[in-house]
Amino acid sequence: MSILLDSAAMSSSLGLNDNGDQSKAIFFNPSLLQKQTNLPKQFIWPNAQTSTNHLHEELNEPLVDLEGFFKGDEEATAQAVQLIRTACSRHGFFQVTNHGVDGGLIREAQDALAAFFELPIDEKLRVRRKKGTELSGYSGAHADRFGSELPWKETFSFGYRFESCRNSGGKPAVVDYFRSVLGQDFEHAGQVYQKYAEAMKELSLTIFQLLGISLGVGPSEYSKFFEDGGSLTRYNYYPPCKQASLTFGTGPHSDPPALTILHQDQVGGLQVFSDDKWLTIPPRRDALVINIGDTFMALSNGIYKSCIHRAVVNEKRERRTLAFFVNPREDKVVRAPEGLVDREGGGGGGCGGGGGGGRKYPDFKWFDLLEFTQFHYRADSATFQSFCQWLSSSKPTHDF
Ligand SMILES: C=C1C[C@]23C[C@H]1CC[C@H]2[C@]1(C)CCC[C@@](C)(C(=O)O)[C@H]1[C@@H]3C(=O)O
Ligand SMILES: O=C(O)CCC(=O)C(=O)O
Ligand SMILES: [Fe+2]
Repeated sequence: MSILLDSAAMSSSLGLNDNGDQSKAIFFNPSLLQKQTNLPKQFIWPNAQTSTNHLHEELNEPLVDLEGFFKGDEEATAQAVQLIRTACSRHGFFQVTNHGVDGGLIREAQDALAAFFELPIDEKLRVRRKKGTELSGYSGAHADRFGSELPWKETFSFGYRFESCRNSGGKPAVVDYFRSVLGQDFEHAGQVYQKYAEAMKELSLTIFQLLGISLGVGPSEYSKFFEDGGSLTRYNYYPPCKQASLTFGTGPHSDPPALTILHQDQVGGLQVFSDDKWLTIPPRRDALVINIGDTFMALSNGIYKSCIHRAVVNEKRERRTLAFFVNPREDKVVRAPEGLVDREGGGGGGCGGGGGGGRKYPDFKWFDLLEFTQFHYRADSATFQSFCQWLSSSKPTHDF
């Protein structure tokens, strides 16, 4: 148990109070554990081994080419809209090409934080995220938050507001965050992620226009709603794992925000649960993966699905993904447009939503859903239905 002793010593050397959380953050660190043959039981997910982790059936959806939309080509736009409508009615996932985000910037964004995850654990823990609704910073397997079913990943996250993308001093907020939190060595990374977040914001507003057209409520219904929204960029680093089939990089869940734009490297591992089976989302070099989150499922009155998905890990290869999560301004009321209230929802696909007429969900604010996932409920496959019950009972479902 030398690691435990080291971790206690490490905790005190870090000036961390040596409560269990901090020692766990060191002990249950995937980078440090990746050479171990036996996975600590905290990383074992009961239903992982029974799942068809290594299936190779792919989600067979055509790519959505955005070039025609950007050029104002009506026929190409109608084609893209139809593909989006079909995908979002079924499982909420589609891949976009000719999305307007520079390929070189994406490559830089994939590489710029790689060096961070190779830092010694004590340096990574100096920028660890704190419990609460501020999700920025480093996390190792969420070992300070959860006691079991730990995800085999390390993450680094930062926020970016769509309107005031400069901090109070007028500096670009992401550049300032990286400089102040990670220091001079990551100054360039801050500039890369500032540009990346700005490009992701523009793409997300384009996607909201297409979603509005596809639902028949018009291009600006959602894009205007999110103009003053916010986002969380999360870099997921999944080290190789000797017992990959016993754990998950990210366990089964739906995303609580409205929209996720994910870039994945060529290793593969993202799977979506659709029509009662797990299907792999194939990595495509020039594409970005888009998925609907719980908040947009509510804004579509359940016509579109926020689907359960997960990330499996690899015995031999590390995997890296960059997720951009979009949320409305924290205090805005999330409520589907009137025109969708008496529309028949699709139903099926195991992703919630669907059913007959009327409003399917209570009004809520993003801050409430975020608070729910950070203080009362670990986001999983049933987050949103639990949240709706919690809202009506206005007490936590369970703490973790
Ligand atoms: C609102 C959020 C909570 C999570 C980060 C954002 C959007 C995705 C959520 C998450 C990734 C879903 C899977 C479980 C989770 C705990 C994780 O693995 O990180 C979730 C995030 C979180 O609670 O930090
Ligand atoms: O890394 C992946 O492939 C998916 C991660 C994910 O679903 C998430 O972070 O919400
Ligand atoms: Fe997700």
